[in-house]
Amino acid sequence: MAGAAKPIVLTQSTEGLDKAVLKNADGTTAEVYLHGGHVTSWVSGSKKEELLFVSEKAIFKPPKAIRGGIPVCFPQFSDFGPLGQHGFARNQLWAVDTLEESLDGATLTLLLRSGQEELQKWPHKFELRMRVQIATNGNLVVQPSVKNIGIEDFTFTFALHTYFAVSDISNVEVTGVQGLEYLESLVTPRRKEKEERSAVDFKGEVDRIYLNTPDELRIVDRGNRTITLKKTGLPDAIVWNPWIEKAKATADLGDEEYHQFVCVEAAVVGDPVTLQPGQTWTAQQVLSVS
Ligand SMILES: O=P(O)(O)OC[C@H]1O[C@@H](O)[C@H](O)[C@@H](O)[C@@H]1O
Repeated sequence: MAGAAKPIVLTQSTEGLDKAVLKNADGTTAEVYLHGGHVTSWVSGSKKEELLFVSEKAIFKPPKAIRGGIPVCFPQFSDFGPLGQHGFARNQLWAVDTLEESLDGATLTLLLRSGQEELQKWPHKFELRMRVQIATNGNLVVQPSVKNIGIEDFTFTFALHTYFAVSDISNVEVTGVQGLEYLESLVTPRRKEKEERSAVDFKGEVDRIYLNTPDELRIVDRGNRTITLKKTGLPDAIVWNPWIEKAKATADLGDEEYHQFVCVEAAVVGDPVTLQPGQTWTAQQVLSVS
């Protein structure tokens, strides 16, 4: 690999938690915490700016999930099941599975295996992996996989709850949604609607689960940059911004920070995944910036 710097460095953060820093020769970097398997930073060499949002009030202390980056929602998205909101994977301590340094870029795979604590919450034996790669073209490639290592089927929902950093939420639109069905999460029970517009914009709280979305969505930050999210195995997409009242009500989010991010969450929610013993589910999300 070009350059003298080590492409993957495991280190302790100022919070005392283990994290890995992935680097490429072009200056692209990513940071990944073992707590929650969270990717918390992605700086593309071409743009040299932070593309993921992390709250100034984020709590880096297990079992709280980190508010920002890419929290992993497993084995449950939101309240779609009996577990706590978004399942437990984002709160647990993961292990380093493998480190790879190849011509394609630096790659780290983290692993969460069903230990005693996890089995108490959810009685199914699994291995959840997050393969995180900083590609040599500056893209952030994330490949989650789930293996059933038990003796019975299990079913789960899943989301990569990505917080994208934006110049201001009023400049943002998310494209690729026209004609799609979505579940409106701002009403109880959720209501199915059809999206007539070509893009979602933000003039207040937005919380929607778009179903069977195209494999490519764009987060357009007008006058600043466009991030393209390409996905496979993750048919649905949640679009979320809490706006001011919910931001105020969220302890680990600053009152005004809702201006600085949008969540676009590649997910499998509408049609949950069932794995038989020995089966593995894999998905992929590739983020690129222009
Ligand atoms: O505060 P949490 O648990 O991280 O959830 C944040 C948001 O996550 C989104 O995925 C949900 O659609 C929202 O309803 C929820 O408010």
